[in-house]
Amino acid sequence: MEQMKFISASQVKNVLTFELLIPQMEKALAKFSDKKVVQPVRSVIPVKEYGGFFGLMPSLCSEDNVLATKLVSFYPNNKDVPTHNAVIAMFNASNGVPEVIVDGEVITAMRTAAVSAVATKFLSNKNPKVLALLGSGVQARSHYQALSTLYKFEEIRIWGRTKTNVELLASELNGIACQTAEDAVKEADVIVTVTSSTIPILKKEWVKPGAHINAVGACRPDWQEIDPELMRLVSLFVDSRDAALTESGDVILSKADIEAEVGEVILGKNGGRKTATDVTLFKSLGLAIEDALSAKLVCDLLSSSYSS
Ligand SMILES: NC(=O)C1=CN([C@@H]2O[C@H](COP(=O)(O)OP(=O)(O)OC[C@H]3O[C@@H](n4cnc5c(N)ncnc54)[C@H](O)[C@@H]3O)[C@@H](O)[C@H]2O)C=CC1
Ligand SMILES: O=C(O)C1=NCCCC1
Repeated sequence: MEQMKFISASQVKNVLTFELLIPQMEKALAKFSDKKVVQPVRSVIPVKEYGGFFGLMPSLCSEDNVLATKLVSFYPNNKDVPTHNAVIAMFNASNGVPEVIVDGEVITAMRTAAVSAVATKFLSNKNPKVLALLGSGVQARSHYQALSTLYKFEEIRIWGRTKTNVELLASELNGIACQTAEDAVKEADVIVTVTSSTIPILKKEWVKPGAHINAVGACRPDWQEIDPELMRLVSLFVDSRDAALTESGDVILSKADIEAEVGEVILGKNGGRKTATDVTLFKSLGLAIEDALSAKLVCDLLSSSYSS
């Protein structure tokens, strides 16, 4: 084997933009729902001693000649190192030879937010003005950046568990630090839940008619971020039906009906939002093909920057 190429987090950061990534994630979601992707539901090993999880996320998309797997760890209790760490191993789809390993930390942060931006584009009412972020970590920042690529928000309202983190993020984003989650979401057109909470943090009574919610945390079958009554009220969209019914405590425990995969909306197989007053909710779990196509985009951008 030749010496394996490695693409670092800073190389990813240097070339990847939301302008490029959002359309790529729209394609990834559509290909997934159009059955152009071979991808099992993620395998996850709990690392009980440390409250961590280790996930294996393989995918094949023959029409893009992409064969890859993300290996991701999620240790919500980490303090001095990131809570999510990952690598994406890319193989040559025609002969199975491993070619490159791409750092997955920045890709995980950016592709998750880019996917929520796509869901928001297809499901929210036009011209949302108030954005609420519940959570003040990595995904809160990347979601602000991705959504601000598509929309000019007049107000950013932020709530989180740790007051100092909320205040720091509010000052970075020129947003409003809220004392309660209710305060953050009650006027919001778009709500993003990006916490490591295992119990509901967003209640039905607080959400205004017509709002769109991107529910990004709670990736375990016994974890929830969303009040089950709210889950049953919303028009519910997911990235993958199989994953939602296997991994999402919000979906499984509430027994809420899934309206469609977002990919089906992109493909025109489902009409998405029905009325301006419906509350729509996108339950995101993260798809391996999002990582594979993001890593391919990074490799293509880097090789074109070397050759120019
Ligand atoms: N759907 C997807 O594709 C992905 C989902 N995620 C999930 O998104 C969530 C946020 O991830 P990151 O921002 O990277 O993590 P992070 O560790 O940077 O931030 C986590 C945030 O949750 C808050 N938090 C933790 N426990 C809480 C509790 N009990 N109640 C309220 N807030 C609490 C923390 O204070 C912090 O603001 C996590 O649940 C993570 O697993 C992450 C990557 C991909
Ligand atoms: O898709 C991912 O990557 C993740 N999803 C849920 C939480 C861990 C990382």
